[in-house]
Amino acid sequence: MPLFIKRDQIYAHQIHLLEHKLRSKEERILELETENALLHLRLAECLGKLRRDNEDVLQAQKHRLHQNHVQKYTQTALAKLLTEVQVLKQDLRDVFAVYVGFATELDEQSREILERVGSASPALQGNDGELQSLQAQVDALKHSLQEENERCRTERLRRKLLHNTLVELRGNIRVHCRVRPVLPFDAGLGQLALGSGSTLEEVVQAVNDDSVLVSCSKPGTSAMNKMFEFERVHGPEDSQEAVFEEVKPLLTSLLDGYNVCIMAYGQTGSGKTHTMIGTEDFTRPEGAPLQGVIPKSATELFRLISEKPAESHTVEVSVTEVYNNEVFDLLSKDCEGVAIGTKRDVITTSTGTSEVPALTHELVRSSVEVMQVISAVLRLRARSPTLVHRDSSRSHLIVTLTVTSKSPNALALARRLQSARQELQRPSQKEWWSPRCRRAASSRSASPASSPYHSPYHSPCLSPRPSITQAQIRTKLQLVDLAGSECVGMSGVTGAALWETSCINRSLSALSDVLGALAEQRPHVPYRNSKLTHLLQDSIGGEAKLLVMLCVSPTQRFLAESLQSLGFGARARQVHREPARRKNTTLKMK
Ligand SMILES: Nc1ncnc2c1ncn2[C@@H]1O[C@H](COP(=O)(O)OP(=O)(O)OP(=O)(O)O)[C@@H](O)[C@H]1O
Repeated sequence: MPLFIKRDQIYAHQIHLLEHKLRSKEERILELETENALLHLRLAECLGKLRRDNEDVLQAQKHRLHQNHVQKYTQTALAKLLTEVQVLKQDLRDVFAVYVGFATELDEQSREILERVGSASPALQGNDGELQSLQAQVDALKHSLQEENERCRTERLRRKLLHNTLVELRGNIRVHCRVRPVLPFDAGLGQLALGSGSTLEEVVQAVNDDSVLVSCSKPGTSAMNKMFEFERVHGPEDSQEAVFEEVKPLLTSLLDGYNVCIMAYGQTGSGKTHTMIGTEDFTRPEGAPLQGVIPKSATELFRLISEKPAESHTVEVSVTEVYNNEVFDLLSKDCEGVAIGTKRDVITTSTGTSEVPALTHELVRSSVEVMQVISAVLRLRARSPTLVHRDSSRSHLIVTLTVTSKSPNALALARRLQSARQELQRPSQKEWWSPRCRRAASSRSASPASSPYHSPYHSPCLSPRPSITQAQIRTKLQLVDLAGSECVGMSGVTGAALWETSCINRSLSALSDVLGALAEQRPHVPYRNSKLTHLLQDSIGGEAKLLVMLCVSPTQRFLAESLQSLGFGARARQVHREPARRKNTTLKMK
């Protein structure tokens, strides 16, 4: 075997050795790294454990500290509580001592009273007879008081009847007054009432069934009371039914041959439309209790008619409105049959009565029909909101029911009337053939015989011997819902509404002037100063039985207006007119 070894082989061998060493080193490094990792892991575990242990210790220490604190706090609170309990105990002891004191006192007093009762009872037994006689006296007094009350009531009724007869004889205007309840809007739609609580104070009161008491008080002056008397006074609690009950007797007069007029007067928002119309749902029977005078009058009229089957009656209705001093016929229709409200004139006829030519009348057969006709045109009535009343009527509404009655009674009455008039009014032969009479006769023959406005007895010229075939009486029931007077400052109206207000106030003051002239029996009564008074001339001036329904607001806010309305009512009662006259009987002649 050769002794020398090639250098390459030596190098290769060395490299191999080195590689081997390197591998073993690397393995060692790997081992050490694994070991290191294991050690790290263990260290982390240890650290974690140590931290957890530390936290537990810390928590335990915190808990201990908290407990110490709570303990200390509880001890302080307990000490405080104990002190309070001590104080309460002391208080209780004091209260108990007072109670015991009271109880002892009460005990003593009751014993004393019992002793007194004990000593008084024999004396009382002795006075038994006296007591009985006293009781008898009391009973007798009670009885006589009852009798007095009854007498007073009868006397009151008698007085009322006498008063009514007097009213009838003197032709006075009847005045009823209705004080409405305080309503939410009294608190003030306008700014004027804001902040003034006194404005809601009730200063107008119905004190009994014929008197109204007004308490007038001004700041800084002593209160002054004013009393007004009317034929009937209704308070805020009175229903529509109660108000109508007092109006009802007038309707009987209508079929007895009298004209009747019922007129609601009062300031804006005082309840005129409520009283006259009531609920506008008047075509339905369930609304009946809330209906006002107009629907109730229609119902009553047809009820009265049904009670007289021997007579034949026809009823016609017309509805007029006086707006801005113009008269409108609310039942007039355009060519398509739509109600339009046409302007009409008021004239004075040759007989001195007022009349609206071409006024539309609709024939009605029941109260339901009357209300259907009225409700269909009520929407045409001028209304607008003001600061005092959200739904203020800006016009005077006049519903007229004309009743034509044909009856055996009317025939008998007509015959009597005819012979009496023939005696009084028969014209001489010369007069009869005078041109004036001939004109009158020819104009009569040109008009329909049944026309209410062309009675042959309205003319001084009579047919010498008329033969009567039928007699009829036409009477009118006028139901008037006046527009309300208003103070412009309060109602806050401007523009067109201001003009409306001025027209309303002017027509109402014309009405007042007419009453003034009638009360003073002046020769000239200024009916023609306004369309309203001209239209209502017959009713106001004595041809009709007239009832004014005064509507009044009860609160301090409207005191001035309420006093004005009550003053108007008082003045109306002073008017002595000609007693109401029966309507002339119209005859149909062959
Ligand atoms: N007696 C009453 N009971 C209950 N509410 C009433 C009464 N009177 C009036 N009212 C109510 O008061 C309000 C005003 O009444 P109403 O419309 O009748 O006033 P008015 O006098 O007709 O006013 P205007 O003249 O401005 O038209 C209405 O809402 C009405 O329902």
